Amino acid sequence: MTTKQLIAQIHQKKSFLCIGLDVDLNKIPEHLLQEEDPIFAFNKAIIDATHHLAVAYKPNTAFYEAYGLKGWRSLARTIEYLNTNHPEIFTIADAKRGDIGNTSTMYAKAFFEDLEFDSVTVAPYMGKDSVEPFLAFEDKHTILLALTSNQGAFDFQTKKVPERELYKEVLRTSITWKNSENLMYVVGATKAEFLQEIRQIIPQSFLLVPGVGAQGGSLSEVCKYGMTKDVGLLINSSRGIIYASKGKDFAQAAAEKAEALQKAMAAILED
Ligand SMILES: O=C(O)c1cc(=O)[nH]c(=O)n1[C@@H]1O[C@H](COP(=O)(O)O)[C@@H](O)[C@H]1O
Repeated sequence: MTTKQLIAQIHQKKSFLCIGLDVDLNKIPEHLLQEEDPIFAFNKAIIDATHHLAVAYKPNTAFYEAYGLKGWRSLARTIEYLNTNHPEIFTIADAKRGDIGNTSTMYAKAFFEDLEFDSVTVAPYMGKDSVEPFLAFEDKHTILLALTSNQGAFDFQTKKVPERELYKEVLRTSITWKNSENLMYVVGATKAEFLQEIRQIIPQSFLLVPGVGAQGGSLSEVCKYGMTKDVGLLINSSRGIIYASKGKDFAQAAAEKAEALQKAMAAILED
């Protein structure tokens, strides 16, 4: 998917919501456990109830890998369901990969060619030759971890090396890489106060912003400092949406949570 198509979808739906499909079998409604593929059944119901409110879905691959082959199959069925029924939706494999060049090429093939995701999250710390293999894929997007939402972000990412913070070094260096137009960045919603400075380095790039909802980040703060003229934001919420209810009404309850976020986004876009 091109960035233009993503922007068009955002304006059409008045939404820049990304729903995180982080499926934990201990948290889904019990009646689904009788299904042949409970994870896919859960995802399908959530997607059916929310696809008009969201522009992106982000399965975190850990939640699938944890269930071995069965989990990987659920992941493949989920992305196939999305690509077949909602080709306009932007898909993110939250896999946080990155390795020496030839290995990164294999990761890129796995997520872009085999599973046909639009994007994948990548850790930047092995440097240029570990990221450029992902960037070589046309109309696919590499979402580089910049300033993450967790407390541990302060262990390394905000340390000076030696002149500026490490995450700023990542941003400044990554924009010099080949095909850097295919880059997006993760910035945690819990780090909204850093967004002004981040936008000075990457004024237009799309940011994937997790951390609203369960982690306590604020949608309005993120938009105030991070929004561009083309919106430039995908705000992710996982647990805050998909586990709104453990009863038979779980998909409807998820849709209500998603709609509340979408309405807040529409109001910000109209402002
Ligand atoms: O790359 C990510 O998506 C990510 C980066 C980050 O800095 N913080 C973060 O929470 N995430 C992911 O975003 C999702 C957040 O989930 P909730 O806190 O349940 O909304 C999880 O899948 C995390 O792995």
